[in-house]
Amino acid sequence: MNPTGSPRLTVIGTGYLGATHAICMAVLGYDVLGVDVDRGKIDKLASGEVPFFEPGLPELLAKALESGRLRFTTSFEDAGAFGDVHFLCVGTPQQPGSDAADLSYIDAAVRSLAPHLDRRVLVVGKSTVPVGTAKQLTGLLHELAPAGTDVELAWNPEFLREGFAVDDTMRPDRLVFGVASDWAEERLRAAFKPVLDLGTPVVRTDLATAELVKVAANSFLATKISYINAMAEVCEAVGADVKDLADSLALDDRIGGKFLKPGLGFGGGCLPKDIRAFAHRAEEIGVGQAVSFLRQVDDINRRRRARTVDLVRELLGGELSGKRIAAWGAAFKPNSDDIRDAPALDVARTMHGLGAHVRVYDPVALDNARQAYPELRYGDSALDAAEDADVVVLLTEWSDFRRIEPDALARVVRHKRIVDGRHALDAAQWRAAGWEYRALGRS
Ligand SMILES: NC(=O)C1=CN([C@@H]2O[C@H](COP(=O)(O)OP(=O)(O)OC[C@H]3O[C@@H](n4cnc5c(N)ncnc54)[C@H](O)[C@@H]3O)[C@@H](O)[C@H]2O)C=CC1
Ligand SMILES: O=C(O)[C@H]1O[C@H](OP(=O)(O)OP(=O)(O)OC[C@H]2O[C@@H](n3ccc(=O)[nH]c3=O)[C@H](O)[C@@H]2O)[C@H](O)[C@@H](O)[C@@H]1O
Repeated sequence: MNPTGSPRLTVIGTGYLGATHAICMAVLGYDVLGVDVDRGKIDKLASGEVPFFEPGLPELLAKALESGRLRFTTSFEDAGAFGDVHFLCVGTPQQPGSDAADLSYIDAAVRSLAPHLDRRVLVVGKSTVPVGTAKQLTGLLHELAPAGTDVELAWNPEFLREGFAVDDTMRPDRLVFGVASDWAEERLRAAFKPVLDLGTPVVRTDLATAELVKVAANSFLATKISYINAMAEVCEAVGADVKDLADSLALDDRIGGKFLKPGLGFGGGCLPKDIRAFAHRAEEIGVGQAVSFLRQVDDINRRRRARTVDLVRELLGGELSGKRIAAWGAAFKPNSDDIRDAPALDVARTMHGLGAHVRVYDPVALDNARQAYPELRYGDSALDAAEDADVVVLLTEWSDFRRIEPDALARVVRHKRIVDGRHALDAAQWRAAGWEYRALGRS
C-alpha cells in the first residue's frame, strides 16, 4: 500500500494489453510495476519506448515514467514484494495444431509469482481464458504461495480494442469483477477508483461468469461480422448489394451498424483464437452443441479470404501467376501494427503462393510483416507498391488509402483495376474515373 492508501499494482505480461494497463494505471495515479519475461521488451518500456503501435500510448508512457510511478522489471521477487494487487496479462494464444487455448504462459506466470506471495494480496486475471481456468489457478496459488489461502484470485476480463486501447482503459463501457469474496471486490474497487469515479458500471459476479463474459462478448462480435459476410455471399449469388443491405439493417436500432461492416472479415490476436478456444472448451465440458454455430462463424470468416483471392483472379481474367499485384495493408485492422492472423497478409501470401508478384505496403505494420514474411516484397509507400500493378487490392482500410485519388493512382499502375476488400472506397467515384472496381458482395 502506498502512503495515500491506494494499492500498489503489478502488471504481469507487458504486451498489447499489459503495457497499456500498466501505463494507464500509473497515469491515473497508482504506483505500478510492469513485469515480463522478455528482457528486451522491459528495457524498451523502461527507456520510454512502447514496443508496438498504439495511438496516445507513447505520450502517456513518458508522463508515467517522469512521474516516478511506473517501473519495469523481470524479477518476480520484486513483484511479490511490491504488489498489493497483481494483474495477470500474459498471452493465451491458440495451441499449435489445436483449437484450444495455450495456458502454459499464464500457468508459468502464476508459478513464478506465487512463491513470492507471503501476505494477503489479490491476484487478478485479465487474460482471456477458457472457463474453469480461474478455479484451477486458485488451487495453484493456494498450494504454492507461502501465504496460502490468504492469496485470493479474481477475474477482471478486458474489453479494450487495439487502436483505442487508451480510451477503452481509461473510460471502459463496464468493469466486470469476478470475485469469491467481498474483500476481493473491495480491493478491485480500490484498484479502479478513478475509473469507477466516472460512473463506470460494475458487474460483480463469480469467477466462471467473468471468464465467460469475455469469450461471449468476442463471440458475439465475431458472429455479427460473419453474419453480414454470410449475407455478402448470398448477395453475390443474386447480384444484390451487401453494402446497401448492411446500411439498411443498421438503421434498425435493435440491430445497429457497429461490427456490421462486410468485407474481408476478422483477424487479429483475439477474435479468431477466442471463438475457437470457446468452441473447444464447450465441447470438453459437454455443451459443444450450444456454441457449434461458432464453427460456422469461423468458416464464413475463412471463406472471405479465399473469396478475395478469387475476386482478384476473376478481375485478372482467371490467372494470378506472373501478375503484378499491389496489396494495400498488412495489419489486421487500421490503427494497429498487429499482424497476428491478419486477413491482409493471408491474402497476400496466398496470391504470392499462386505465382503472383505481390508488393505489400502498410503505414505502420511494414516492419512486423517484413520480419514475419521475408518472402513477400514490400513497397515504401502505397503508390510505390502500386507501380506497374495489374491490380491494386485494398486489404486494410487505413485512411491513407482512402485519401488516394483515382487519377493519382492511375498514373503509376499498368491497369486501372481495384479490389476493395474492406468497402472503404467510393465505388461510384472510382468507376467514374475509369477504374474496374470490385468489392465482395457487391454487384
Ligand atoms: N491485445 C488486445 O487488444 C487484448 C488482449 N486480451 C487478452 O490479453 C492477453 C494478452 O494479450 P496481448 O497483450 O495481446 O498479448 P501479447 O503477446 O502482446 O503480450 C503477452 C506478454 O506476456 C509476456 N509473458 C509471457 N509469459 C510470461 C510469463 N510467464 N511471465 C510474465 N510475462 C510473460 C510476453 O513476453 C508478452 O510480452 C490474451 O489473453 C488476450 O486474449 C484481452 C483484451 C484485449
Ligand atoms: O479480446 C480482444 O483482444 C479484443 O478483441 C476485439 O478487439 P480487436 O481485436 O482490437 O479489434 P476489433 O476492432 O474488434 O476488430 C477485429 C477484426 O474484425 C474486423 N471487423 C471489425 C468490425 C466490422 O464491422 N467488420 C470487420 O471485419 C476488423 O477488421 C478486425 O480484423 C474486441 O473488439 C475487443 O473488445 C476485445 O477486447
